[in-house]
Amino acid sequence: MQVRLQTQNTYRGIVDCMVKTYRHESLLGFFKGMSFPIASIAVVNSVLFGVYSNTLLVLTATSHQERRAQPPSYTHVFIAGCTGGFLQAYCLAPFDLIKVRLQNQTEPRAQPGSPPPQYRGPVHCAASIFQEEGPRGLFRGAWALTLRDTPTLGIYFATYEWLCRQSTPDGQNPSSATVLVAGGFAGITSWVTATPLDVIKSRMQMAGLKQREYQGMLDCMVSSARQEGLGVFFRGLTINSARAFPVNAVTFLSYEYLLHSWG
Ligand SMILES: C[N+](C)(C)CCCC[C@H](N)C(=O)O
Repeated sequence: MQVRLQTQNTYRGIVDCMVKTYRHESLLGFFKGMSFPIASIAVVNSVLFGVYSNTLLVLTATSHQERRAQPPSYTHVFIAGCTGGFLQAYCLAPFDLIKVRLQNQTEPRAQPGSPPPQYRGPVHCAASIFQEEGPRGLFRGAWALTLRDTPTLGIYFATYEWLCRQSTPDGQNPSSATVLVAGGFAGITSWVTATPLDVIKSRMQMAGLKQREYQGMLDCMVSSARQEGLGVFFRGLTINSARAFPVNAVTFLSYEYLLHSWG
């Protein structure tokens, strides 16, 4: 939904977008482009959390167990988060591009005799982009994605740490409930700050298709704001935040759980 709201101008809001998607494409319309991101979550999150915790290890020279007694500074947490964000962006870029392209296909389900959709599925989509736009085509919008994720993942981990420390007595591990709530709010904070660049990123990824071509990120920002007003930078905010809470609550709970069980 958020991709469609951000890149198309045919919807009046979330409800309108949902109703139209359902009418046109049935329930399946809500799951377009989903199989690939699910497969990519494992890869992308292990890069993100792996780089984050190893950077923190290098910066603070304390292991995870020692860290409860000697908590790392927020600057270190932020830098480690940014490093993780920077590196995961490159793994995420092609997966995210394919998701955005597939989710923007609004054709109804194939009926006999009707022309097939441009992309038949994630693999076909990747192959067509490779053929039509070259190998670099798979990294379209990657810079916008990197700019979106580097600072906002720093914010993500710093918010998480701060919230955990607020509700945990010194030297103790946060409870599962704390981890869930802190993770959820960290996700929301991160998405709120990431949304303006998320809109630009999605539009750059769609360029090169039938949508207009942009000279670069700045051109995309300026022309979007000129044509649609500053509100354009907040498209998809509600839906991103609503999705962010449960997703990131579970993400952090799994992370903490794995760290403890590996000792
Ligand atoms: C940095 N940015 C806000 C884009 C993402 C932050 C959270 C990442 C998580 N995998 C999710 O999908 O919610």
